[in-house]
Amino acid sequence: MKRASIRASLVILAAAIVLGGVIVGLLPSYWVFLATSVLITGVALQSLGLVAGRTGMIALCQMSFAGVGAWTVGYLNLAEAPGGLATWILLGGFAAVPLGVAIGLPALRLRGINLAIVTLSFAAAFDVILATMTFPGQTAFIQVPRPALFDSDEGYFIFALIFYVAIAVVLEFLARSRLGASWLAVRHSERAAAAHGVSVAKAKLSAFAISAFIAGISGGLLAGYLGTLVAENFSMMQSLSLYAVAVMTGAHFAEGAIIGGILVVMFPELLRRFNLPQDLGNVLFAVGAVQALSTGETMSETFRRLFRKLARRPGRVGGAKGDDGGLPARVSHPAGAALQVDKLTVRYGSVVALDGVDLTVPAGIVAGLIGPNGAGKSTFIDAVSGFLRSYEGSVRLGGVALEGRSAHERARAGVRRTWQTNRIAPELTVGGYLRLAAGNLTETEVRAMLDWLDCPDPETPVVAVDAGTRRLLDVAGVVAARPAVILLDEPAAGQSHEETLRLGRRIAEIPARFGSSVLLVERDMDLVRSACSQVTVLDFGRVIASGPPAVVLDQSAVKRAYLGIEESVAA
Ligand SMILES: Nc1ncnc2c1ncn2[C@@H]1O[C@H](COP(=O)(O)OP(=O)(O)OP(=O)(O)O)[C@@H](O)[C@H]1O
Repeated sequence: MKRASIRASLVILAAAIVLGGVIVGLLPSYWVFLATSVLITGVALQSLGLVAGRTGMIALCQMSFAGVGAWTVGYLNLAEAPGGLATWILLGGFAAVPLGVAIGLPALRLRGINLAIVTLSFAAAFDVILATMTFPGQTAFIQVPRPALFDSDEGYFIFALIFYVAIAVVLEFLARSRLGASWLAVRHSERAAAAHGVSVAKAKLSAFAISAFIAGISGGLLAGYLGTLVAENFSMMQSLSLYAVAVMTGAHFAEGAIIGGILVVMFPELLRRFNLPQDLGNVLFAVGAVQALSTGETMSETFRRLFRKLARRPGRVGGAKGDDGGLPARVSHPAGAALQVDKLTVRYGSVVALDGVDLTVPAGIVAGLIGPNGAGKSTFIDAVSGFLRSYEGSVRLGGVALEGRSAHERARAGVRRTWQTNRIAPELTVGGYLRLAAGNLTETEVRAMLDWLDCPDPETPVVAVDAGTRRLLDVAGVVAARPAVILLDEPAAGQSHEETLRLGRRIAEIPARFGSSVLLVERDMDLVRSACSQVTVLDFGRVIASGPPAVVLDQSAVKRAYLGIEESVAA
């Protein structure tokens, strides 16, 4: 992953040197001046790309954060603070962070249009505040001085380019870190992210905080670019149009932010030259954003797809290698009951989904939980993993009660689960997902783990992986994390008979090889027979049988409840 980040950073750096050289060396001063504006807008778009593109939150007040950064730079200039513009710009970024966190707080509870309204209201309130006050130095025309080395238009272009490249490189590293993966995971499914031990609150607040910091920097850069500022530079309309451009171009990609910057700066320039109304630009941006939302593909993604198509190499897909060397080391968990559930009762209104269920998973085994449709199996997993608001009874992990702990706290304590539906963020790579799910794994461990479950190569984008294999990847993630207890929710769905048998063998190996105990919810009886040493049968939310599979599956009550159809067909 680090290697991929370094590679991407070198590409950004090389592109910046070549393009920067061409712009400064060949273009007239006026175009260099415009190119600087492209970079500063690009920085503002980088900030939006993080919060909206990566984390999927609608933030319509980005220029307000930029305004705070610019105001801080103006104030530090008037106060003749030490350090010069570069330091003031960074301080402007930091000044925007508390505001970013404050705006991020509603995002912990709100999503979609509701969050959009909150952030837009903030931008509107900021407009009112700016209307009643002036920027420091505005009335006295006190200019923000540029650093001596970067005083000319060409020099300031390089100054802005350094900031843009530095931010792009940091974002590349962040994107491939666990924090970056957690942003994507939260965007795709907050529940699945929490099941990996990701704190959704931390992921959202960190995205808002870092995004506000970057937006603050763009405001500071603008202060040095224009010298003096007016409120219109940071209006609500500016934030709205920036959001539309970010959605259209895919501002979470380094090139997307620059393409967006070019559109924002060059479009008004073109419209002016052709004597067309300036509002036309905003209309086109809005149309572009709607197009990107309806096709689900931003401009950057289109370019990347086409580029990948041109440069396609045959993808190496992992097969059963029969060589398990390099797998993550076994983790020892305490002996005794790994998971003990007593008198678990769950009600959905008048429906009693679970009714006083007792179930114990001893350490070091694979236990099965079966039952007909609607018996309460998924509800059981939801309750144990912390995804239900309330239940009666108790859930203990290694003797420690889990009541009062949230889903991500339970995941960190050692209960991990998979899902019946696909909840893996398609923007991740297979290896990136494994790292999100299992934390720090070496390159060898990632490859060995993927091979062990017949998953594709780590560099494969999740979006290119079929549904059945994504389930295996989901299993690989929780197994690689080696928690005390793994809850597998129908992992064989979508697998062929052969694949199911192979999966059964792998699941049976988990306790000895990785140290985790497993509770397997499954419909496929062959899989249950081959993998489980104990099985519990639920019917209408109650335990009707429990014991070794050979004994339990032979009981007439179980056949009636669970295999009734097969019995009648046989008759
Ligand atoms: N969110 C909900 N609101 C109301 N009732 C629910 C809800 N979720 C589940 N139920 C009901 O609770 C009972 C148990 O459902 P659950 O999904 O846990 O069963 P299951 O054994 O996992 O079924 P399946 O094998 O079909 O997934 C069913 O009667 C179901 O209709």
